[in-house]
Amino acid sequence: MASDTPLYIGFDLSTQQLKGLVVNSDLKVVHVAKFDFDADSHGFPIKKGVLNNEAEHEVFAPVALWLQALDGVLESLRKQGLDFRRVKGISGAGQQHGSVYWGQNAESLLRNLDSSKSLEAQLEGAFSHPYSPNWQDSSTQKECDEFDAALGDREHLAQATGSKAHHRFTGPQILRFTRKHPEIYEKTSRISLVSSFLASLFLGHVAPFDISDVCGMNLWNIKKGEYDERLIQLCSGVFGVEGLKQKLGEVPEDGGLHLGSVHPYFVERFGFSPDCTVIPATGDNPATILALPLLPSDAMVSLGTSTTFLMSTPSYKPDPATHFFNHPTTPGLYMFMLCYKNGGLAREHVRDAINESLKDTPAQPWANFDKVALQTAPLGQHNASDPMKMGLFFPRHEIVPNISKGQWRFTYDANTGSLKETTDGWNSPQDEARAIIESQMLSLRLRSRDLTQSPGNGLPSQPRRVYLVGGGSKNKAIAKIAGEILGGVEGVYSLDVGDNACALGAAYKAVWGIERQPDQTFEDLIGQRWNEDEFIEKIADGYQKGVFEQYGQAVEGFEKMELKVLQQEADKAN
Ligand SMILES: Nc1ncnc2c1ncn2[C@@H]1O[C@H](COP(=O)(O)OP(=O)(O)O)[C@@H](O)[C@H]1O
Ligand SMILES: O=C(CO)[C@@H](O)[C@H](O)COP(=O)(O)O
Repeated sequence: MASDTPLYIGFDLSTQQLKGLVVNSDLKVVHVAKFDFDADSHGFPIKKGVLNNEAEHEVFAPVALWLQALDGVLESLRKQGLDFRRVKGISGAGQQHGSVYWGQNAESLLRNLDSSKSLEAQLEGAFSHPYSPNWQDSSTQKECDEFDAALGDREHLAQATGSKAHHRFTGPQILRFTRKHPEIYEKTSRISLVSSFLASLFLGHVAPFDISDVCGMNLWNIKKGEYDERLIQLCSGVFGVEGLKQKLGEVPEDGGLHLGSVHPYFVERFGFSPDCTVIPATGDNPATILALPLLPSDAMVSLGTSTTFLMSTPSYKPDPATHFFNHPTTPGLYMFMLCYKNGGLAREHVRDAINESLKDTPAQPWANFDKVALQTAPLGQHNASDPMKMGLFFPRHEIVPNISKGQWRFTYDANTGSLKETTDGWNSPQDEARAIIESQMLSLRLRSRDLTQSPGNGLPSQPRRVYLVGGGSKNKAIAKIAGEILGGVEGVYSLDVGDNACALGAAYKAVWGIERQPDQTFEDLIGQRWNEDEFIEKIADGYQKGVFEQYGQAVEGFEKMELKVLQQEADKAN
């Protein structure tokens, strides 16, 4: 390809790393750079990208860490030989719900960025608060109760904002912030989401929220297309409503909007073209559904730090157990999501316990986990009359369902419907490799079953395809078990970009934002340029008659098990 054709960068500012991925107009990846927060940063006592205050169930990340990471990723792209002059558009994806608190001098520091200094060196003082509450935080139960009550109950809040109140959602987090740090809140000039924070750095002024990511705040009324006044009133606490609205700012509807050109800092320091345009950055999950032309009958499972289940759908059917967001590019479509806190890190606990029990840490740390998971029979049943083994594995307070940390193991007899909490018959930790994957996938199947349809030929309701993305999508054992449980009449696929789907979706958003014809949808533009044979790979079978139905019975037991644990937890609390 000619050396002056356009390039686009998508950034992914996730929990454990920042990635920058460069594509050309044919959607092909030409560069990828990564800054791993734990491994590559210096000066921050973080673990897995975050800090914890256990006493208050707080989880948060230092904002300056992300500045250091952006400096690092841009340097690394330069070292790879990226010709920044060719970059026509930049977009991004941010871990959802996190908020950044800008100080009074933020706009002036952003406007006057000096290209002889790093971002970290000159923006450290731009924040009224040095930390961003992280999506793993669970310090806001009181505020969540107030949010649910503000519109009557959680059903009404879900109807209005797409979700019931959640600990991590930005509205409850801001309300808690007004109470814990009233003097800092007063001194805060603007509040960004992680996505709009990223866009702000490139623009050199505070960028507006993205139309999809704003739905992760419990403040945006999705059907009305505006902030919900009752929720803004609640969220502003003892401070004024107008003050909060000013801190939050406007929310443009167009996900492909040209926000402006990159700040001269990037032109002088890296050689960007002065007309390189910034397109709104969105949440990491909304960006993930942009990594391919996703059909409403398809499902994506993102196996990152969190596990998320994503679908693009024209129907808005909010429910307190799930999430709906505006689609990041296409008005009239929505993103359906389930989000689990105990995803990758919970699987790592089992992986480490297995390696420890075998006194073996292989070069590929997942090798023993995978082997054991594949050797174990579905649900630990050696024959059909054995009870099914199932469990819940939550090293952290879980979101779906809202249960504090702990581990529970059960057996379930599908013939009699009898469920017993017991470790009898369990060979731990070996049996837990398959059991934790099954537990996560059964929960997805349980909660997404109303959104799937029969693909015809008398087959049971299931997705057409299941796409796996995120760090865990490299794992073939997980892919095999995902196909057995979730089905997928055409199979289980992974993207050629491996665990970079989210950054890829952000880069495609930039391509669409810059190259679209008037009124051309994202699906149309990406669909036309998409090369299925090159971009995706079938990694496991989906629907398999017999085992899919066996797991159908297990879903019934799984639902009972969750209800039992929820009841036990409620009894303990009373
Ligand atoms: N081969 C593998 N098998 C299972 N999980 C993996 C494998 N490689 C990486 N992971 C998981 O991927 C997670 C990171 O996923 P990633 O999507 O890169 O993270 P983020 O949440 O920061 O977006 C890690 O927590 C790790 O457990
Ligand atoms: O809270 C959510 C979604 O509601 C998480 O999915 C975050 O968006 C972080 O994602 P990863 O770092 O795991 O990609």
